[in-house]
Amino acid sequence: MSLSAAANKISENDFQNIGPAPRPPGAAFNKTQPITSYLNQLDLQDKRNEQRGAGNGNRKSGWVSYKDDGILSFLWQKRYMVLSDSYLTLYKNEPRAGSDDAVLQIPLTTIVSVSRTQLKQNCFEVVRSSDRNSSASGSSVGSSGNGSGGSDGSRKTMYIATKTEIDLHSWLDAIFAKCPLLSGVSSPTNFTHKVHVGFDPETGSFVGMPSNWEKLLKHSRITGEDWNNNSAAVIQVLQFYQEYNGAGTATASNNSSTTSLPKASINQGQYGGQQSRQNSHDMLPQRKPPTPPSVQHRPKLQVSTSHQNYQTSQQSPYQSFNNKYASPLQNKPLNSHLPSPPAHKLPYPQQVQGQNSSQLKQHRQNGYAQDASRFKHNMQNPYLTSTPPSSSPSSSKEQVSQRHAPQQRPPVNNSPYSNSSTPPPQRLHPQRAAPAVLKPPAQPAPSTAAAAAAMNQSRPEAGPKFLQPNREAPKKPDAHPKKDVGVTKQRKPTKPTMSNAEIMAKLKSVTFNTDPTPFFQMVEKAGQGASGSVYLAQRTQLPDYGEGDLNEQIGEQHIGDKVAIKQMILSKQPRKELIVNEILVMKDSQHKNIVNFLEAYLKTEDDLWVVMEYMEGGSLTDLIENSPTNGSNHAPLTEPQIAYIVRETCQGLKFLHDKHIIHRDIKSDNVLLDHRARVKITDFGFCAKLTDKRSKRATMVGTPYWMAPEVVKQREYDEKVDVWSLGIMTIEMLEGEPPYLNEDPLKALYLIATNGTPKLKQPEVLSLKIKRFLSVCLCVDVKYRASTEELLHHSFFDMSCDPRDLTSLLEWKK
Ligand SMILES: Nc1ncnc2c1ncn2[C@@H]1O[C@H](COP(=O)(O)OP(=O)(O)OP(=O)(O)O)[C@@H](O)[C@H]1O
Repeated sequence: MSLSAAANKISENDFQNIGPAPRPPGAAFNKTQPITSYLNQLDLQDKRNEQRGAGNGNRKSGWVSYKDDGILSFLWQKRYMVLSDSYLTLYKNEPRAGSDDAVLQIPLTTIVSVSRTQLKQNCFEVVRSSDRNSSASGSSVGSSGNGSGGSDGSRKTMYIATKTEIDLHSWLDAIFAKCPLLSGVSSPTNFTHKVHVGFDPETGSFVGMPSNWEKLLKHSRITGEDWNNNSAAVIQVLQFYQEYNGAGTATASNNSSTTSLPKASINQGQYGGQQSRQNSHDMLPQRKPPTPPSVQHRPKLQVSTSHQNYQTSQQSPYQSFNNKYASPLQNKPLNSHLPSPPAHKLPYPQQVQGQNSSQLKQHRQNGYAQDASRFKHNMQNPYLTSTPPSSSPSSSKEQVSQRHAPQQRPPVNNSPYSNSSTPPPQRLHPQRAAPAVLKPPAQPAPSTAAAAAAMNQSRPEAGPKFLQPNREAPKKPDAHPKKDVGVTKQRKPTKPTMSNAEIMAKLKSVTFNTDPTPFFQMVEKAGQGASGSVYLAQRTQLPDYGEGDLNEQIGEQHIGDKVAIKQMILSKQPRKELIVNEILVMKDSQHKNIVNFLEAYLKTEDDLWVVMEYMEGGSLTDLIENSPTNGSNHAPLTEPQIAYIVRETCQGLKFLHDKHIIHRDIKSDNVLLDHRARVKITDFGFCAKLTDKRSKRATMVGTPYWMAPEVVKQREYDEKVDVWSLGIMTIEMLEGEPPYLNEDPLKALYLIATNGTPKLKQPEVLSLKIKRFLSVCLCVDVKYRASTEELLHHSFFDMSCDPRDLTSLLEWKK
């Protein structure tokens, strides 16, 4: 098959739908108030019913607020409750003659306990036995009664809140009077029952939640305070996190894969010196020992909202682009009193004295204690204000985090980080090497056994499900039928937009159907991705493919050229369409800042080789982690080096954006450098094409730590999500890692959604230019976030160094 057939420009149709857009959360869900406040909006009580007596043989009825403990039942719902002689029934509306919209009907014979609870004001719980063989012939109506409840075993609990205390007593008395399994005398109602809304600070755990969510929350270190601050955001991130990753899939992420080189010959002689590095690459991408944590005082940078940043501006966002962020400093030049750090060594207090690399590694793996309360919203400018941290950690709300306090780290006095003597509990931690990538639900891969056998070589095993940065199929959404409770919008399972056959046909149209083994000599493994391994190879032959585009492409290649070959086993790809995506984008994106696609081969129906230009320098992540200054008190890269790399990346992005393509996974892992420090973007599997008809996207893809808030919040988004990620990548070069990396991905999502612009660790050592630059990249309000076009005019890029000034950073490869 000739490539010529596939040489057409990319059209929208070439982009596979990699998942349905999540429906935006409902209006109630968008509210960022504690769950308790929803109740206050309800008219809880039909006043008329307050007058009715209890246990007098009459029906008692009235409006209440209701919640059961079934899955996804987080919100209180307004219900009309009727207590008759035989049933306690909840209706959506006040029942009228002939109408019956009961949502739950509980035979009184099944009610085993009724007691007051402090779940919320004027609240009581009704526990019923769901054992159909019990004395009662239970009959439930609606979803709440069909087993979705999460109570232990055969018991289900529902919560009822009334508007007034008097009404509460009246209901309790009435129910007690009518339920045969109760004593007929109500329990005392004026005691304190320690049950808390959503989060029990005593046990440190969430209550009343589905256990899988509770587990996720526990691992994520989302705290009760987070919950109280923004319960809606917690539910929101839980919801889509579960949808994309599957609940309860959290596992340690440190698996290695066992990948052997392909059968093609390996020139050990020439490249033997690389063997040890190659071995290290045989693992799933593991990053280096962690950035040494700081235990120094950190200036606290205030988080802002973009609204505040711009509200005084009379100019259009980019008329004022260059001075907008200057104004606060003009009033108060924060850094003017500070000596300018030498450009090549920005001081960063990241070193823990005496911490060796294994400790650091352990530190990375064990994670960090943290206090989510440190992330306080306020209305200061994000990167232009530098407020020294409070030296007193006494206020829990103001307390500086222990993010960089490893469990084994000896206590360091004189530090706001050192006051915790309690080691944080063990939990799952994101690995820098393998940040969780949230990608849309995927079809399960077909059986791989036959294909693997045919390959006659070992292949990377599926990595851990939770944190693998890959295209592995996330777990299917919870099989439980979800109730729409006005909060959660259920995502329908993804329907593949193309059949396997169609995908294969598309793939064949952009690849050669021939065995490329004779054309290349495999040299060494260059890297391991989730979808396959990348090898350094040398061209040994220039095949004659006949007429067509191929000759054009091959014509530019020479025997002896180094190339990168990414090998993928198709049957192991849960999302083959992503690979088609990647090839199509790369083919049509010949640009100096985009990794050049050369050709692709479908060696067998199952074995795909994608040939690209070889980027000797490795990824920007490698560069950061191997920087001589990483782990010291200095930023891994200097500002001029950063300016150069970001400018080059931005050029590549602008090229894509001009074609209305969003990359959607910009991060240091996806920026590669060659031996001359040329900078190129790679990994186009998650690109999306915007069109006139579809100028926005909503599918959540990417890697949590780099995700823009609008993606996390499941709002519609456009190319500017890449600009946000570019800003986060800039922080990686300054601080060694993206914000919240040491947080569980779920918590990171929560923090992105609620904190907005992240804080810098040490803004006072940074130039005004880079802070301005970050401000316009990391602007929560997309309107005011810069486009790539605008960024390219930013004065930050004036300080870009010559690429030769990066060669020292590439030394580690040699
Ligand atoms: N063109 C290239 N030249 C040199 N090394 C490369 C090239 N492409 C990838 N690599 C190396 O291989 C590693 C894996 O690349 P790959 O694109 O497969 O990773 P990934 O994005 O993590 O996975 P995937 O795309 O399969 O989800 C990279 O981190 C990089 O070190």
